[in-house]
Amino acid sequence: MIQIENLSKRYGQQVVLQLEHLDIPAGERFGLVGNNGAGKTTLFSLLLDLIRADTGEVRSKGEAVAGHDAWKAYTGAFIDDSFLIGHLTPEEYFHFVGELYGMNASDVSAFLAPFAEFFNGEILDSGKYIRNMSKGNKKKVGIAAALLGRPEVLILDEPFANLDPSSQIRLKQLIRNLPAGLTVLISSHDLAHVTEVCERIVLLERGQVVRDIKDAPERALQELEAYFAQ
Ligand SMILES: Nc1ncnc2c1ncn2[C@@H]1O[C@H](COP(=O)(O)OP(=O)(O)OP(=O)(O)O)[C@@H](O)[C@H]1O
Repeated sequence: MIQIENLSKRYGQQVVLQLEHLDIPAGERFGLVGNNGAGKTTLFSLLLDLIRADTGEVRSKGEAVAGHDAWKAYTGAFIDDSFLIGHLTPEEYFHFVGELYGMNASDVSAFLAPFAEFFNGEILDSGKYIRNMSKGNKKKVGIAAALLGRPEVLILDEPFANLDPSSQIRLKQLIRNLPAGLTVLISSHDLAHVTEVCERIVLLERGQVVRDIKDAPERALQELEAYFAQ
């Protein structure tokens, strides 16, 4: 689904990302971990053509992401608050995004119904503008909106951060219940959560892949804890 070839990004003299080759097959649940500044958000920003690579490219369904639009129709993402529109209420925002995907008001309401528990009564009908919502509630709006177009690829940067424990648990359930064919890329500092919901974990250190652990969530957690305890 997604191929990365010879991808690098530099800021000044500092190379912050250098990936020779990474292949993310369709339907994979891909977790990305690494210490602060390891390059996780940089990688996701390159996957979404938000920044320019210095070398190499990201391809989605065989087509370069940079400079092309086809991937946008089937890729949902939430990286940070810049994806939101602060002067709208969550309902207005969901309807705005839904319209982009040809959904009418009742389609959007039906789509949001399974999010009721995750929203915990604080998102819909709150009468608040998104800009006035808490960090965790903004994140809930962004995650739900990323799924609105029923994407084939979902990219979430640190989705568990700022969520209360109940919401983290509900988000894990939500991710587990996503359609089987959906390719999901999640970055996280929460090793237990990310190994629970992802079958593959890539560990970045100073912009390079230092571990690529597949099909072994329990071993992944042990291996990652041992790595970060060093
Ligand atoms: N616009 C920028 N200008 C200069 N340096 C940048 C810029 N954006 C990112 N960097 C640097 O790139 C490196 C990787 O940052 P990135 O945000 O990708 O890390 P991260 O793994 O997401 O970190 P965190 O876990 O703290 O969110 C860091 O050293 C960061 O300071």
